[in-house]
Amino acid sequence: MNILDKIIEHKWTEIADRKAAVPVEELRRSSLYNRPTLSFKKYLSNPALSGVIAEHKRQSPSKGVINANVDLKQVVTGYQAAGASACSVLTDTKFFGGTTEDLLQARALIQIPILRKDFMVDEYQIEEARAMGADVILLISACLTPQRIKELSEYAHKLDLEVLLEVHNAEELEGNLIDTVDVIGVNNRNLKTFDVSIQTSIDVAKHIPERYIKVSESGIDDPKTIIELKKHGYTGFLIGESFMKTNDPGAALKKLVAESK
Ligand SMILES: O=C(O)c1ccccc1NCC(=O)[C@H](O)[C@H](O)COP(=O)(O)O
Repeated sequence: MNILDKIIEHKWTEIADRKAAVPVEELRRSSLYNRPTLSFKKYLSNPALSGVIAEHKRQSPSKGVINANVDLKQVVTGYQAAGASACSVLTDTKFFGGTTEDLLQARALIQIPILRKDFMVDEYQIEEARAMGADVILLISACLTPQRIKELSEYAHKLDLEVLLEVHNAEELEGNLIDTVDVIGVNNRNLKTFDVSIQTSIDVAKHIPERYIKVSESGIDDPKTIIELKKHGYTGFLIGESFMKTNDPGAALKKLVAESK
């Protein structure tokens, strides 16, 4: 069983527990549930912003603890001040040390779109994302059929949430180039081996139709990589670890952006 299989297996147990603890009707009564959402696509297309989706990430299966003493307020306000186009907040607890509370806190502190970074397999999690104050959800092609991607992305749109579809290769795009997918992300991290190769983004770029904003995800830590990815049509960059391992993630983002112009 690879790490993605393990995470998804655990997700189903977690979802059953969460549904029992907080019925969907209660989520729909929460104060953030009906807030006007921010368009991820619009922010990613704004040339005044960096194109970086800056991630709040305490730990990961591949790297273990990245930053144990993280101050969420410093991180997310620092990201926004440094020109992040959006913020990604991990809400998975078992594997990434994130929480619902992290996203709620981030929502209260920043005014750019927030990606609920989790492993979404059930409509209930989309309802949760809405109630947390997220603007966009992640759907991972490697763990969903095209039919489920259609259903979940349509559900997200009904709740005014946008959808970032994550793929690892051209095959995972098949059947998924649909109107309810807003942005396509190519993950450079092989989830079986944890190897990271920017070549993955370069190889998949030519298979993504022009109409989609392209995001390169994982393992980006230097300006040269961003400059190279831009040549292949990438305008979005999902970056976590290289910022989070520093004492000042916002300053690290500012430096990377300045050096990759
Ligand atoms: O980061 C991991 O180890 C990981 C393992 C299994 C599934 C997903 C994983 N990461 C999720 C991500 O997509 C990254 O957090 C994101 O792309 C940022 O990557 P990085 O800049 O390398 O922290």
